Amino acid sequence: MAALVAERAVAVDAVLRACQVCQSVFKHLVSGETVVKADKSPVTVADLSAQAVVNSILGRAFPKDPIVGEEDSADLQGDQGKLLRNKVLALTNQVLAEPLSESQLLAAIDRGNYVGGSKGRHWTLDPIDGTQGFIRGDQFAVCLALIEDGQVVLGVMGCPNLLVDLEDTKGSRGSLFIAIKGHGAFQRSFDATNEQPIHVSQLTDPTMASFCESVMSSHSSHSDAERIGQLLHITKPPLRMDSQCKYGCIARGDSDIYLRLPVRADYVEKIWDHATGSLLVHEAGGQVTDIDGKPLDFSIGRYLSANRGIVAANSSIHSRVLQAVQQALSK
Ligand SMILES: Nc1ncnc2c1ncn2[C@@H]1O[C@H](COP(=O)(O)OS(=O)(=O)O)[C@@H](OP(=O)(O)O)[C@H]1O
Ligand SMILES: [Mg+2]
Ligand SMILES: [Mg+2]
Ligand SMILES: [Mg+2]
Repeated sequence: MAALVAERAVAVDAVLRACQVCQSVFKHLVSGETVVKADKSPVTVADLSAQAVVNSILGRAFPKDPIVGEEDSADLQGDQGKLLRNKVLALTNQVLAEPLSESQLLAAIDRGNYVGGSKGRHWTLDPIDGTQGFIRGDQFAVCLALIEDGQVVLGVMGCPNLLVDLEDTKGSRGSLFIAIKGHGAFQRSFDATNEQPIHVSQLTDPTMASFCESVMSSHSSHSDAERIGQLLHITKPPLRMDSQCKYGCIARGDSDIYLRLPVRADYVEKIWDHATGSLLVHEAGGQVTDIDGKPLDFSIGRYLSANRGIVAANSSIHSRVLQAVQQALSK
């Protein structure tokens, strides 16, 4: 019997419902609904509703499990937050079997305030990863992972705009990825229940590889990636997309290398930006480390404070890629 049966089913349900919220907001998105947070990243009613949906489903199924979520209810509080609060409440209740009251909504979002750490189990949620991609109508992902004693053991990722088969550009969009530690990685289409096992590319010659990289050069240096590409004699153009969909594309072999190359020395990656994606690549047969070759450490808290950047690739080429990364960045 596969592990974490109940957790897997609940996580899949929660992620698919959160994706429904995001798609519904996108259809009706008006710029007035975008709030600019102190860190300048746009956060929309969709981020907050998606977090409320996932957290309340998790809260009902696993009331003892804490959650490390990206968002909080600050923008929804008091008179100032009333308009946004009403919108988020209406949206959230559209997809939940049991509707929430206002106070339950705020409590559900703030269930995501857990500090994380190395003991016991907790979930981590990015209600919309790739917010910029979401706003543009490009790639974004709802990413949920379960962490036990500092190890990611379950990851579920919903990518509403991602083609199920990247080659079949007229085919259906909406890819759901599932990974369980020690049990492999799987993909299914949003509109079907049958899952297929997925594997990283079988490539052994790095010169034939392609990069899957961030759209925003402020999130990962494009110029450093270009230098690394030259060192590896890579000629294929990079596949650029927002969000952890990049990890999904590496996990199913669409592309071979995902690099996140620090642009600023002071930026520390957050656990919800990498927990689901890194387990997917690992379970699909790939390797994920930071740029120093260290495994990602999810046991410290909300941040990957022990790591710098990300290098994900299939296991045959990972060490060669890492070498090139280090050579390029030492200059
Ligand atoms: N300076 C900097 N460096 C590295 N990472 C950063 C930086 N600023 C933001 N972020 C985080 O990037 C998350 C989105 O990453 P992406 O890979 O999707 O970026 S991109 O859209 O492809 O460019 C994004 O996640 P979301 O906020 O969930 O969209 C941020 O957590
Ligand atoms: Mg954000
Ligand atoms: Mg994110
Ligand atoms: Mg986010």
